[in-house]
Amino acid sequence: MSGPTASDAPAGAALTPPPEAEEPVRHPDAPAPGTLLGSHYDQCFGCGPRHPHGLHLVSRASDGVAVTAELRLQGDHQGAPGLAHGGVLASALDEVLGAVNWMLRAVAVTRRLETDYLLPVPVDAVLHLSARCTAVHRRKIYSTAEARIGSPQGPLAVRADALYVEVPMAHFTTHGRAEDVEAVLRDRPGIAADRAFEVNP
Ligand SMILES: CCCCCCCCCCCCCC(=O)SCCNC(=O)CCNC(=O)[C@H](O)C(C)(C)COP(=O)(O)OP(=O)(O)OC[C@H]1O[C@@H](n2cnc3c(N)ncnc32)[C@H](O)[C@@H]1OP(=O)(O)O
Repeated sequence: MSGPTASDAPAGAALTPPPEAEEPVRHPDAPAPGTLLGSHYDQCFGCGPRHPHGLHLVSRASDGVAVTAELRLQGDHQGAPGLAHGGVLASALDEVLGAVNWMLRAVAVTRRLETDYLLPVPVDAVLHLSARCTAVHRRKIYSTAEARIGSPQGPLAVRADALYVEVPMAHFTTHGRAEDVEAVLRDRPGIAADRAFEVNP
């Protein structure tokens, strides 16, 4: 039996943008600072309003290529008694990092997500999440995020760096479970246009 080896890691897997990467440019049609960004899919674990156990995060456009959101942690989010589970925190950061791609009008998926857990996070805390894009290189979008306890200036509990890769809409229609893809295309036929993406599946 053979498992993954170091050679399976793609070249350039680092989260450091290459020297030829460019400064991110806020899309001219990006939502104005302060605008609440809708959910990209109502069953999304991170932002879907109809997900029964989801995080129900609502991201807000910031200046530049950046967003913020707040997450009120609850008992359902525990790992250790009374403390948030690290995977829940990573999910929340992945969600806001993904929402940053809206500011570029890019449809992209997470390729790499690296988290640093700096402080334990009690459940019942409100986590203030912020994420911003730092660089773009062809299809690659490099971003960074942080989660602070209690206020946007509160103690830094978790930080993350991530690489997203832009994909065509066919990524979802090809790989997604057929019944869910069919349902969303039936119920929201303009799902791509809803977010005003340029989509050429
Ligand atoms: C109906 C539909 C509705 C949908 C609406 C929802 C929209 C929003 C959804 C939001 C969801 C929320 C978020 C979620 O939850 S996303 C869910 C979690 N993520 C995934 O499922 C992604 C799984 N991975 C993949 O599908 C593929 O690996 C992807 C598509 C990412 C790349 O495979 P692909 O074969 O396409 O591309 P490529 O391998 O040629 O690479 C492309 C470029 O990237 C470079 N590269 C690759 N790896 C690395 C690395 N580690 N470090 C540095 N660079 C790396 C590579 O060199 C190349 O660069 P360049 O050489 O061109 O410069």
